[in-house]
Amino acid sequence: MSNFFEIGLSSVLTKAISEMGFEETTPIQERTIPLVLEGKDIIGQAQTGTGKTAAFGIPMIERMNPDRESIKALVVTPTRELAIQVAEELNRIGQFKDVRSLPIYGGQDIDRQIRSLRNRPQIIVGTPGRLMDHMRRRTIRLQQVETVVLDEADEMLSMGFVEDIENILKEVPEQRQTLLFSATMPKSILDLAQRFMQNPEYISMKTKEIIVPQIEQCYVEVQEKQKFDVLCRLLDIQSPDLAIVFGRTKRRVDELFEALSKRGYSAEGIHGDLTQARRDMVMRHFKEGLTEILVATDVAARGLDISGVTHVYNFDVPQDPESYVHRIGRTGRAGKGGQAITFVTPREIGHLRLIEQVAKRRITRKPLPTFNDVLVGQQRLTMDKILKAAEDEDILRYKEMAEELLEDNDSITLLSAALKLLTKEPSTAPIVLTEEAPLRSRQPRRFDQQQGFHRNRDNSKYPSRFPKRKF
Ligand SMILES: Nc1ncnc2c1ncn2[C@@H]1O[C@H](COP(=O)(O)OP(=O)(O)OP(=O)(O)O)[C@@H](O)[C@H]1O
Ligand SMILES: [Mg+2]
Repeated sequence: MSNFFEIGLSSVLTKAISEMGFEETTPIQERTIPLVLEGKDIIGQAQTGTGKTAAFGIPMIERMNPDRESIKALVVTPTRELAIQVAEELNRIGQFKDVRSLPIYGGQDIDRQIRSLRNRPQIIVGTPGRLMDHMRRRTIRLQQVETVVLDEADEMLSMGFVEDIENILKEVPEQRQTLLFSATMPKSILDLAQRFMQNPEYISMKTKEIIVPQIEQCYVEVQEKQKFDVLCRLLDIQSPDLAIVFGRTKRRVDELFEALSKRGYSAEGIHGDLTQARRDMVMRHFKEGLTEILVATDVAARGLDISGVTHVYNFDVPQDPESYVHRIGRTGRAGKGGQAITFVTPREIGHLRLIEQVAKRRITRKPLPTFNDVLVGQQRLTMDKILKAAEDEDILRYKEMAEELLEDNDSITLLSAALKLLTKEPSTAPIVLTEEAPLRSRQPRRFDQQQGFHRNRDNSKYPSRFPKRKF
């Protein structure tokens, strides 16, 4: 690691970096910044939450001529929320150099975006669909772009997106710098990536584990029908600051956040079928801590950086090991700790083993919490609250009342009654969720080099059931 002030950046950049509170480079930043500054093509792989955005953002903006004559850089992300977040971070990095980034994504009024484009941002951060929309309308011109970044590159080059990316890259000069970043980089994607790059340098962190050690990982083996009660018990026992609960489908997310609300938890849901206004509101509430539990499909699995997320619950086993890595990476960011708990039905144990192989770590089994565990946990919380309140001078106002009560009752009975009233006993309000079928075991696949996607044994495209990723 080195100090940001010693790596020879211009003063406008060091000023911004110090205002952002960064002092030392993270390992991926240390390795990639000099290479990006030289103009090299890079494939950068490093664990979640280790600063990959700044790893490309800092050198890209350092190299950039800040004149406003054209769009100089294009960053492509798989989701709208990530486009917004990356544009914000790039705006912070570029603030004293007058380099501006604009997020361009679906669901937002296109005329408003066209007006914002007139302010001539040097960087566009966009999702593929909306970018192509603007290309067709000729409202963005990419002919002067010098750098293209695919954030979450393996996702962007996966079957659901690769054609869009190819179309976008056709508009960008061949003589450009191409940067690919992700926490996961399956070999097949790595091979495919070469097609879009010139002598890329592959920088991967040589750590054994692809998941940061600060994330504590465990699983519970649970029948589908028990999942919801187990989730509530875990939430009661672990009392997360902020938690993300991942569900497999949109319906699942809707049912789950409504059920949690019914039981008195502060929860909201996010998935791709909601209006953008609703998605924005849900994200804002969660970031501000107004909502404590975000229930989400994989739309929230990649890249999102929300401080205060202490727990991730995989209510449904993720579709593939990469998704596991990204989902649990929403906690344990920038050196902080976090916990990840995966719910596995007995028929899905095989999927867990596959995840362990990719994660190169055994995920420990946790016993199912019982109703009694929760009660004991809540009682302890009440005890702590009472002891804390006892230190507060304000309680003098209640002294006379206490003395009056004690004239006719014994202190143990009174205190027990007060404890019972203050303890939030676990709710047993009946909840029925629609059952999700367990994940089917995966067929062996092979990678079709020419076409750039996986094929099943029967030569059909993989996965035939999911032609496009839609979260
Ligand atoms: N050098 C640094 N010092 C301190 N904090 C940093 C540094 N670099 C980045 N950060 C902060 O660390 C957090 C995670 O960064 P970022 O979102 O770029 O991670 P990432 O590697 O892209 O993760 P993911 O794989 O999940 O997308 C952010 O809040 C960012 O501001
Ligand atoms: Mg990222």
